[in-house]
Amino acid sequence: MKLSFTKMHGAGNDFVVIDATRERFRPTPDLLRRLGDRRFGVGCDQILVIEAPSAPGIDFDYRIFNADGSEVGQCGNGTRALARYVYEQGLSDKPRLRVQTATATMELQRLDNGLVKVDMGAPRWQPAQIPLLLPQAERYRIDTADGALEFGAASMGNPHAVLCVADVDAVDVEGIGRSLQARRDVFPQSVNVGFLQVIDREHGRLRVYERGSGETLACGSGACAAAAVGRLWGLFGPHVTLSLRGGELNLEWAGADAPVLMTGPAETVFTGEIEWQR
Ligand SMILES: N[C@H](CCC[C@H](N)C(=O)O)C(=O)O
Repeated sequence: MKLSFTKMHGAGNDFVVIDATRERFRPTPDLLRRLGDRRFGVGCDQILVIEAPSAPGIDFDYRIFNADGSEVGQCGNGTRALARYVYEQGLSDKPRLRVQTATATMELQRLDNGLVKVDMGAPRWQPAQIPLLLPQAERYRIDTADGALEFGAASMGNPHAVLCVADVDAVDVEGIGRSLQARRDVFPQSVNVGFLQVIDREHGRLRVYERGSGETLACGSGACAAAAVGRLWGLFGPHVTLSLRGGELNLEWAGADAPVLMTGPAETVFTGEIEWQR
């Protein structure tokens, strides 16, 4: 049977979007991997499944699968793509939408300039199963084959480690990303690894080696985590623009338990169909 999908991206982080608002969609791991495969399938970083709400006060539920088929609870760039899809398809005309994932509830707002602003909720600091270096700054250090690595750790509904580096173009993103993801003693559910180059208090550059997808051109939740760690470490003010390889994201965080607000683009690229067996 044929499965219809919409190909989208948010700052180059690309998605296969499945509209399951009218009919349940229960994908097999093989189908998910095929949708994610850039050679044998469609190709994307994440598969986003938009569903009718399962709780009052929620406009849409939203399931997120990485290209390797793993299901996760947060995708910041994907939330903006969901908003664009919902408005383009006329599934809602509300200026603000509340969406729910397995681990987070987010409110999003369509802006007049076509961008989407998302309340990503407050950063949750990782439980200290990692030896704290300086407890008050959420700064951690672990020893690896590459030597000691220092990083901040925050959850946006999914786990992030943030390393500050002098030049994002000169860092072994895959090598260090994989070595941190392999440390299941520190990150039991693996981790998204962000590499942050601070330019000044309002600007930075970021690359992210994502859990389940490898390096992506942008990571929305990773940008939120980097903005929060940077502010916690006194490197950023409350507003920061992060340049990622696929585009720019704007982050606002007032600190403490305030939500991180992320503003950025979302584009529709094409629609298609793919044969699949239930
Ligand atoms: N790889 C992430 C999910 C996608 C996050 C990213 N694409 C975003 O925009 O937040 C994880 O396993 O938690």
